[in-house]
Amino acid sequence: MYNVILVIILILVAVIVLPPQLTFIYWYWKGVDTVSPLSFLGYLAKLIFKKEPLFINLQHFYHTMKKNGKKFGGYHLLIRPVFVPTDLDLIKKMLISDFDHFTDHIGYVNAKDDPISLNIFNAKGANWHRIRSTLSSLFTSAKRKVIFDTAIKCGEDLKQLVNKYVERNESLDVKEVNERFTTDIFVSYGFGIESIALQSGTSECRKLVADFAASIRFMLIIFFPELFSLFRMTSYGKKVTNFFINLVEATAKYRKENSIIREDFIHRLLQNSSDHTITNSGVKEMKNRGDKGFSLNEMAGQCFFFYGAGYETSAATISFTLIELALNQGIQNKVREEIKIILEKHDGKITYEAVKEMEYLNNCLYESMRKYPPVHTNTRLCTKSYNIPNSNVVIKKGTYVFVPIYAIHRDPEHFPNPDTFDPDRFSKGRNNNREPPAFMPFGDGPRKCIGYKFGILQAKVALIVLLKHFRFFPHPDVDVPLKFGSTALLNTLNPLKINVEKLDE
Ligand code: HEM
Repeated sequence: MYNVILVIILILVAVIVLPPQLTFIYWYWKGVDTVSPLSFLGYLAKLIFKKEPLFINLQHFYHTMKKNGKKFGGYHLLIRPVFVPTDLDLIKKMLISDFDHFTDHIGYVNAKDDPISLNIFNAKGANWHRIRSTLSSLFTSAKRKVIFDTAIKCGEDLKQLVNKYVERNESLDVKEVNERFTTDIFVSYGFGIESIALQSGTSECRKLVADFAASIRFMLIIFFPELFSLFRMTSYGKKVTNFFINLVEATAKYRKENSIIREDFIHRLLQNSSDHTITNSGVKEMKNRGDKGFSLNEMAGQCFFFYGAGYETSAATISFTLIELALNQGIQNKVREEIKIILEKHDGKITYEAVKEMEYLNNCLYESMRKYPPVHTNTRLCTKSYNIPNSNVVIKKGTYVFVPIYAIHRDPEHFPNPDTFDPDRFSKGRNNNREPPAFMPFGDGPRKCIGYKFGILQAKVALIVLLKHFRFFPHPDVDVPLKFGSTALLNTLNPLKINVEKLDE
């Protein structure tokens, strides 16, 4: 019996107490400031018992480093050392001018056991470049107009749905409603499928991806990809994998058999696939393009990732903006007034040009992404050893890098009174003074979010439709300030409820 207790104690010591000591020593020898192993243990206790999200701990770490006058620090994830830059010039260098040292995201690729891991986010080096350059044409201004038309159509369904809540005298779960909206847009623009998430509340696509995103698996893949390699696990689960493979296969077959040409996301993939091509008369099989084109698994991987990356981030942005507008009625009135005046100039229609003119709406959206960046932590992998400028520190190839977006966005040095929602921070005169940019909700450099204009566009359409027809009020159940959970994307612990009232037309 005593032996068993002794073994348990030794295992606990090995798992809990030792890792922080090892990373502490690692950073100490490198001459990089870190925090004491005790703080890391304290953090572990908070993570487990108080459920403090990782990005909040990273925020404490960021301020500790800055208080000590450091431009970077050595953080850790259990036994893994993580380099955290805190200085904006250094971050800019790492993401932009010295990008060739940090070309990859942290991510796991296993073509054999995990087909949809072959997606753009996980892709490395030259392979990433091939995928990125093939798919960037999906977001040209001509394509954005198609996305805009789709968003307008879905905006009508969004209005109908919110109307139903008003008629039933029910409060809205804004995140849920907005995720249905962004799902319908992507599924329609991306896959050419009439999605009815807004009308019916169900979408297999959203359910599968949402279940995955909320799972512990999602965090594990990002932070410990080796575990998946070692045990040859499918990071995304069989259901998600099969869903996206079937989606691509069935769409290609249907379009081939019915000579359908529809210039959407799947079209672009098929156009560049290893065994298909598209002519004026439709999709054709083609046997000899070989490795240059996308395989079926790669196409499924892109569908999965683009949908996953786009629907939740954009819905979160719309939702956090609405919550702040509900809490700040003066700002809500001001943005609604702007929408009214500009739409009147455009015959009451929500046109692409009208949306571009709405400066204050833009500022509200930016301020919401500043205060609540949906991607709270950006990651990079050091792909070529890097000598930190003006120092003797060299970070080794293979080191993880975390860019603490949330901490930077809430840093009073860059954004005075950071907890105040103040859209005027982004008004032209004031915004121009901030160099280098501290605002980076979409990351930066060659690997910056490929869909950011799409994300902004759909968020603006949703906000215009909603603010034109409804007024929003805070719901008593919503925590103010908001409380966040330990999820890979910024998410509140409790549902984001909001009260709504219909405006006279
Ligand atoms: C408000 C909405 C959005 C936010 C805040 C957001 C944020 C981000 C961030 C922070 C990154 C990492 C960038 C970096 O590493 O520097 C990223 C990457 C990415 N995002 Fe977005 N995103 C949004 C919307 C979208 C949409 C609508 C799509 C597609 C339809 C999309 C597709 C992607 C893809 C494919 C990547 C990986 C790019 C690569 O590795 O080359 N995102 N996003």
